[in-house]
Parts: sequence; C-alpha cells; structure tokens
Amino acid sequence: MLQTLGFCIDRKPSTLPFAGTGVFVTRGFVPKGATVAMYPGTVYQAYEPILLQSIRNPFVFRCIDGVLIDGNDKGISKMVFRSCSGRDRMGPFMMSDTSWLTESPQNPLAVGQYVNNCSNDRPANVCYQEYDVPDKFPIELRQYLPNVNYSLDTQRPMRCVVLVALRDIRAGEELFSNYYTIVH
Ligand SMILES: C[S@@+](CC[C@H](N)C(=O)[O-])C[C@H]1O[C@@H](n2cnc3c(N)ncnc32)[C@H](O)[C@@H]1O
Repeated sequence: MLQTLGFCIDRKPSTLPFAGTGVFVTRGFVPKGATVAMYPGTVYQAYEPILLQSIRNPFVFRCIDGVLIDGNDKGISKMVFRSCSGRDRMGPFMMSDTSWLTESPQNPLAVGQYVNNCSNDRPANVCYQEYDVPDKFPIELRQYLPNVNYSLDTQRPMRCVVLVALRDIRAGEELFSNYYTIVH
C-alpha cells in the first residue's frame, strides 16, 4: 500500500474518549484531494427494506439521493453482504470483495465506515464523495469493490462512496469526517 499509494491506513483505538475504533494514517503521507478510504457495505435503494439491519446499527451511511450503505461488519448485516456477494458471482469472477468483513481486508482502503465524526477541536480532514461505478469498469477488478446491491439489478450502476482528503494528512493523524454535511 505504501509503495502504490504513498500511505497506509489502519484501524486503531480512537484519540477521542469513548469513541471506540478510529482510522489512522499509519505510514507515509496523504496529499489533499487523494482518495484515502472507501465506505464498504450493502447498498439499499431508498425503497428497499432495511429495518432489521438498521436496528442499533451506527454504520448506515445515507447518500444524498436516499440510497443507504450498510457498512456494519457484524451480525445480520454481515450475513446479508455475504449472501448478496455469493448471489452476484459470475463464473470465476466475484463482483465484490467480502474480505472487509474480516480483520484483514484484501482492499486495505475498505475501512471508511470506522472513520469518526469531527468535533470542535478535531476538524474534518476527509469528506465523502459518492459516485456510480461506470459500466466500462473492468469486470475482473470488481472483486476489489467492497459494495454489493441488496437487490439483484443488473441495470443499475453500483453506488460507491469514498473518503477524500480535505488537506494534506501526515502519518499518525486520525481521520475525521463530518457525518452531518449538508449539500446544497
Ligand atoms: C460509524 S461508527 C464509527 C466507528 C466507531 N468508532 C466504532 O468503534 O465502531 C459511529 C459511532 O462511533 C462513535 N463516534 C463517532 N464519532 C464520535 C465522536 N466525535 N465522539 C464520540 N463518539 C463518536 C459513536 O458511537 C458513533 O455512533
């Protein structure tokens, strides 16, 4: 990761009291504007049922258009992701990466759901960028995407969310986003 991207990120206990785990730049340097992490999880359209999966689940990310991404790596959320990922497999090709559900993700960027919220003394250093994966994205690279659609729908592009550095970020710094950004 250090060789390819120029930095490493990892999960560690947050510097915020009582905030659990956070995400840190552990090595190297992240330049402003770089993609620093991805938000993994099952993608639900606004009309799809998520009630059970959302109970006591702080990992549900809401996109601007109401699409939801469940980035919880435990319990029913984990089972749903694995099930959808197995369903979507095309012959030898996996259409998504399930290793973010483990302690050591194959795609080391897929830990963005653990980024904590900013506060007065910890301003945001990353922001969320939502995008739809284009049709021409190579099928053999989809195995590294940590997102899967809840419903099988080959017409719809895959929604992904990445975290982008708002400024240069150095090794040792924790990542903070703003959970409540309002986009006008
Ligand atoms: C999406 S999770 C982030 C990962 C979480 N820290 C964990 O260990 O699972 C969101 C939860 O993290 C905690 N959290 C995030 N930002 C926080 C902050 N600024 N202060 C205290 N707790 C925070 C809250 O418990 C919140 O419900």
